[in-house]
Amino acid sequence: MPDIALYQPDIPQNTGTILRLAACLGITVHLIEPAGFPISDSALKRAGMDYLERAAMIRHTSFAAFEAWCREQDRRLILLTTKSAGPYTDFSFRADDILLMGRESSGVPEGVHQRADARLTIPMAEGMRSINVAVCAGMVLGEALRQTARFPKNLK
Ligand SMILES: C[S@@+](CC[C@H](N)C(=O)[O-])C[C@H]1O[C@@H](n2cnc3c(N)ncnc32)[C@H](O)[C@@H]1O
Repeated sequence: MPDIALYQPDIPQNTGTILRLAACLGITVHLIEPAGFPISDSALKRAGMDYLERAAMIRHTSFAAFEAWCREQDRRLILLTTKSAGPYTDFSFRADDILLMGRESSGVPEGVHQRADARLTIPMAEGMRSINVAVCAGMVLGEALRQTARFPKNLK
C-alpha cells in the first residue's frame, strides 16, 4: 500500500484528519519529528482523532532516521510540493510509494526537496499559494490508490 509521511507537522487538526483518512483507507502514516505539538493520544484525540486506535502510525525521531528506514525498506519517496513542474496526475505511482507532505508553515527544507525520488504538484489557479495539507494528502492518495488498484474492496 502507499503510505503517507508528514514532515514535522505543526497543526494537530491536520494530522488528526490525515490519521483518520489513513485508518479509513487502511494505510500507514509516518510522523517525522519534531512536531509542533505533543504527539500523544490525548492531544490527537482532542484534535478529533477518535479513530486513533484504528490508525497505523510510525514515529521517526528525525528526517535522517526516516530516510534510513526508507532506504532499508527500498521505498520511493514522493514529495508533494508547490515548487515542481510535474502535475501529480501525470505520475505513475507504485503501490509501495511514500507520499511525503511538508510542514504547514514552511514546507520542507531544500535538502529534503533534493532527497525525494520525485516531486509532484497539484496545479492551482493563478495567484494561489497552497492547498491545505490534509486535502492535498487526500487528493494524491486517492490517485495513487486508484492507479494501483489498492482501495479497500469491501463495498456492499
Ligand atoms: C500549507 S502547505 C506549505 C506551504 C509552505 N509555505 C511552502 O512554501 O511549502 C503544506 C504542504 O501541503 C502540500 N501542498 C500544498 N499545496 C500543494 C500543491 N498545490 N501541490 C502539492 N503539494 C501541496 C505540500 O506538501 C506542502 O508542503
